[in-house]
Amino acid sequence: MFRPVLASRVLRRNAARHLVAGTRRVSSVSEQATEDTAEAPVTSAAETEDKVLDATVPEGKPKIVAEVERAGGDKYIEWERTKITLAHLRTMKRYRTPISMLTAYDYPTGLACDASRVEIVLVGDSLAQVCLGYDSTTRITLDEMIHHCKAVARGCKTPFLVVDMPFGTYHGTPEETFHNAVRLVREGGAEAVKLEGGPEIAHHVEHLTLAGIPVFAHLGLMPQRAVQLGGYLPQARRFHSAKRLVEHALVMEQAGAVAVVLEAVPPEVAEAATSRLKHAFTIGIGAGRGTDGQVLVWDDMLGNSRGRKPRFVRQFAHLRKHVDDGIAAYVNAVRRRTYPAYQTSNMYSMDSDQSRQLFAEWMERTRRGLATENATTEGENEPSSDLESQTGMKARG
Ligand SMILES: Nc1nc(=O)c2c([nH]1)NC[C@@H]1CN(c3ccc(C(=O)N[C@@H](CCC(=O)O)C(=O)O)cc3)CN21
Ligand SMILES: CC(C)C(=O)C(=O)O
Repeated sequence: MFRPVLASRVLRRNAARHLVAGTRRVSSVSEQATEDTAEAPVTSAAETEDKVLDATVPEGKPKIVAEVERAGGDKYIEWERTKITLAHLRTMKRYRTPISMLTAYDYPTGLACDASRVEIVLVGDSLAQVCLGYDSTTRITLDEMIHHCKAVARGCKTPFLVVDMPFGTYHGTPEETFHNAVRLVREGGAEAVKLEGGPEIAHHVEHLTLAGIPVFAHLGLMPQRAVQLGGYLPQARRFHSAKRLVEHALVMEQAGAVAVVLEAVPPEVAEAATSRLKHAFTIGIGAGRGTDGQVLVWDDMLGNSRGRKPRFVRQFAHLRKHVDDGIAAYVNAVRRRTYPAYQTSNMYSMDSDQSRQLFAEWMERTRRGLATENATTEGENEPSSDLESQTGMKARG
């Protein structure tokens, strides 16, 4: 419960620096006017106009420390950046504070998510296409997913960590599914697993849930079924398929799913599913603003991917341009010998003036091809090459 106390400048500054935040929806999604576009300009993370309405004495977990009103009238809750748990996520749903989820694929992307205010990190099987160059997510193996999940988990301690169960690893018996999920949790370090599908996999969701592994369900466009769907096509656009999507979401919740990812469905359908679910929160991708949270692929969101992007993608940065420009500048500097610069601070020096002197003299003596000379005044018994030191062989010459 919110218990208002004094809203101070100090708190406001702290809130900006240390706390997680999301936007509290105040109007229904369909009432909101502006539309996101794929070509929208880079969006700044800094929202400096926020006003703290009231700070709250934290009660239990999560520690809500402030209720903030944004310039436009929206509200969101703020709390200390501590380990995100399902309790945090359910609280965010309750306070209508949007949940941010982002994919990560390795240690550095995991670290970056950890240092951010992202609540959920997904080791998505999109890594098959994004990181490994496969043409489909159906190519990736359980071992490959575990390999990447481990790396993400090493860097990402604070957000809630979810991993995709790859194609074919949750279609045998529920016991086999559990065995595979356990590997993702035990070896990979995941806290929850995500499965694409509806009622046909509900018994797997139930089995995992009863065994203590939280499950995210994934409905709408299911990339592992792209061949069957005839491509990466939007779903639930007709009356019957829209109705079915809402029903499937409810079935997944009944089976124990803690969350439902809704991909490439009309906003009103995603909003309907969100409103009907009592416990599970929804995370949308190409599903409008009516879901409890949003997810995007790392490389899409940061402008690091090449080729055509799904229409729901917004680039919040342009990494690829930075990468391309950086590589071009490096090659240019090498060609022009401006890298490395002639500076003692970025080079290794000879260990003494004497060594430098002896070396210069030796170079002078052997200048005209007199390399046969073997009379050195110092270090005569030292190996003269790495090869020699390792093998005891005498270098020829
Ligand atoms: N980089 C990346 N981003 C993703 O969001 C993503 C992946 N990879 N790989 C796994 C799945 C595949 N996803 C996709 C892929 C393509 C479209 C897409 O291009 N959709 C078209 C409509 C379909 C068509 O015309 O073929 C669109 O206009 O959005 C959508 C989702 C989402 N996932
Ligand atoms: C796009 C998200 C939802 C996903 O499933 C993935 O990254 O594989």
